[in-house]
Amino acid sequence: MKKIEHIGIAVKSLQDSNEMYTKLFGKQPYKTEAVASEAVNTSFFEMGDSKIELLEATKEDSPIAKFLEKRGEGIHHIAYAVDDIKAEINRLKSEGFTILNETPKKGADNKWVVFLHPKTTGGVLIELCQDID
Ligand SMILES: CC[C@H](C(=O)O)C(=O)SCCNC(=O)CCNC(=O)[C@H](O)C(C)(C)COP(=O)(O)OP(=O)(O)OC[C@H]1O[C@@H](n2cnc3c(N)ncnc32)[C@H](O)[C@@H]1OP(=O)(O)O
Ligand SMILES: [Co+2]
Repeated sequence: MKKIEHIGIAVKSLQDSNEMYTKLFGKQPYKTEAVASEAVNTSFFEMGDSKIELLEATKEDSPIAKFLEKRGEGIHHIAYAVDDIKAEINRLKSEGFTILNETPKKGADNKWVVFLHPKTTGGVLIELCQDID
């Protein structure tokens, strides 16, 4: 794992949270993007060589909706950048981690992504991201 690619934060309203984080950071998000497969709308703020990703649910069965219902707004996941996501899947499986989607799926910001079950990572939802060439 090369670096923290982004920190994902679950929010109720992307518009309200974009406004708050724009005040907090003193800059606008560089993009907003819907990811229908995850039933989320996202926005991204650059933070050094990492990013803050805000996530709003677009459906009741979105993972973000379930998280908000259970825990309210807050840090949802940490994403790490990897060079070879398939090699990382195999390595992490051999280390005993549970991969939630063994086939990488298309995430936001032009990435292939996989997630590790928080039960096997000390209670922190982990996402791995590889740039889509
Ligand atoms: C891909 C687009 C974008 C990107 O960056 O490109 C994204 O990041 S999309 C982000 C949203 N998508 C996901 O999170 C996909 C992976 N997540 C899942 O598959 C589920 O949310 C899962 C399996 C983590 C939890 O599923 P669910 O909520 O249905 O089950 P439970 O509520 O029973 O949770 C099981 C267990 O895990 C704990 N939990 C749930 N969410 C989190 C979390 N975000 N961080 C830490 N722990 C979490 C939950 O509390 C349960 O533990 P327990 O001790 O039994 O309470
Ligand atoms: Co993410």
